[in-house]
Amino acid sequence: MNIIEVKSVYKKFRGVTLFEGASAEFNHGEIHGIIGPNGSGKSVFFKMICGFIQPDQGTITIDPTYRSKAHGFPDNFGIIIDRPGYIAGKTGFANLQRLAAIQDKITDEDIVKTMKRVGLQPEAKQKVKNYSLGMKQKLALAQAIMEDQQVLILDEPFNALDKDSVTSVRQLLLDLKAQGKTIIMTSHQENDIELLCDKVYRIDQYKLEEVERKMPT
Ligand SMILES: Nc1ncnc2c1ncn2[C@@H]1O[C@H](COP(=O)(O)OP(=O)(O)OP(=O)(O)O)[C@@H](O)[C@H]1O
Repeated sequence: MNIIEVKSVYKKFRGVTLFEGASAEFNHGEIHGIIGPNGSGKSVFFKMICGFIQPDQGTITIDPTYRSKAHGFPDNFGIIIDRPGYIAGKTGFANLQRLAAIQDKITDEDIVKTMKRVGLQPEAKQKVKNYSLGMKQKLALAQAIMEDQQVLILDEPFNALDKDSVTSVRQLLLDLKAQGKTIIMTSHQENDIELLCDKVYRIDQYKLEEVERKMPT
């Protein structure tokens, strides 16, 4: 089966319609893009996939391998939606340590490796309140991947990154895909979507329309 199947989903907030019969399928080991204008419902769609909010109608089915037996929510998902909350007075490393303690699956060494992988300095004494926007974005990416999460839900992962960081995070996402991870992401930059995604859906008329891809020449 597909890793995530969305069937005929409806969602509105206080009379504002976001989805009306939206369907989509997400495949194992591929990078998927969701595009659409501001306010079209991309973050809401991601929150529905993660089980944070419920559709009014329709179903979102997650491959049972990726559902927690204990609580039924998706398990093993790495998520960036909105700006994650951090403890401002602690370093990036200390923040990740606290988050890692929840599941107690990884070591300090794993955190160090992940921070370096996203371009942060694990030994830096700088507190998160003094981080730049781009550094906060890299920290968000680090928490999403540090436990070797198999499904990555990334809302605007390139936000606030400089040119070199965009290049290295693009490569990171391709490396994660090569390791078999499934990624669903948004970006307002067409290049990110064009270069990275195997499958793209556009939110159009409250539905998810698969975008026809140009074949490489
Ligand atoms: N919990 C909520 N209650 C009421 N309205 C909401 C809620 N969450 C989102 N909305 C509304 O749903 C609409 C879609 O929001 P969403 O954040 O999903 O858009 P988006 O496509 O991610 O936009 P952007 O490209 O600007 O990030 C917005 O009008 C937003 O105000």
